[in-house]
Amino acid sequence: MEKIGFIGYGSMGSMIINGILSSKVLHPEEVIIATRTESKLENLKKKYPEVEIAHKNIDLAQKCPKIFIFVDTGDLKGLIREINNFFMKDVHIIYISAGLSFEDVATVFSGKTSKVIPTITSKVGEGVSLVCHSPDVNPKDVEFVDKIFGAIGDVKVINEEDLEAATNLTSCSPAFLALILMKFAEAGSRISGFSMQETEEMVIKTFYGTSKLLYEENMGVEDIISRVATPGGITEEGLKVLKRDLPPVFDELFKTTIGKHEVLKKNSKS
Ligand SMILES: NC(=O)C1=CN([C@@H]2O[C@H](COP(=O)(O)OP(=O)(O)OC[C@H]3O[C@@H](n4cnc5c(N)ncnc54)[C@H](OP(=O)(O)O)[C@@H]3O)[C@@H](O)[C@H]2O)C=CC1
Ligand SMILES: O=C(O)[C@@H]1CCC=N1
Repeated sequence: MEKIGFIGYGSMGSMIINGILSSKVLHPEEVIIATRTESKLENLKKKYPEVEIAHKNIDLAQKCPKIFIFVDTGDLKGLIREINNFFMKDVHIIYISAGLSFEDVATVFSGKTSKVIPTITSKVGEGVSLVCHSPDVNPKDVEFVDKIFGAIGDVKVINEEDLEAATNLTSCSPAFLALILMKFAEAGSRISGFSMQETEEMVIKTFYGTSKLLYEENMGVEDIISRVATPGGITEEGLKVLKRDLPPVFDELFKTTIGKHEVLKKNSKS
């Protein structure tokens, strides 16, 4: 029986696979998984006994017209080389390794390829998965990827040239935003009698409420700013500091992370 294959059950793989199964977009009996450390699959196997575990990547490759690969960037090309001779005809590979371009992957695999940049926020069914397709991917394949990642959040299909900037905005950003909240809380704690725990709680609850205003109340960013910043008041002064100091910080962040993509690309040429 043909199945949908998944290789790699680490941080991203486990989140995506559990999200897909709990959303019921795929039934457990349609799924086959292979990963290097099989003991990590114990809980999944208990919850979904119908999921098939492949003990070898090549066993999975032989059964699957569609294979999701969730291994780390440095392991992807080696893995494809290992299973290349066992793929089904017209197989469609979907990988998530940041920093690996289609051109790079084409050095080891010449078939249909899609690249997805997932986000940790899919753990709660929110956020945006970025998707690029190689030219030979057909509309049915596009629909399939859309259906799978649409089950755990939004999907945005983009051109590969924009992927690096977009990765910052959707996939790295949960880490960036969490750090911004922490630094904000730290500064509040430094100039007050509040502990770090107290200021973090204040900031996180406010961040959650702000997200709700944006999403549930449909308020725009400018709208929130104008409702909070009383003319001649305190917020206005704080906004001046942020408007002056933040743009160079974010310009530097984009420059540095895009530079890192180049390093990853160079390292994956082997
Ligand atoms: N973390 C994030 O927010 C995001 C990550 N990504 C990309 O996702 C990719 C994976 O990241 P992440 O999930 O954090 O990495 P992890 O190291 O947590 O997971 C990789 C998984 O692949 C398994 N694996 C490695 N090699 C093989 C192999 N040859 N055969 C079978 N299984 C194998 C590993 O096994 P073992 O358990 O034995 O180590 C592990 O389970 C990265 O390339 C990253 O760029 C993209 C967007 C967001
Ligand atoms: O930090 C990384 O390299 C991965 C890719 C995007 C988010 N996490």
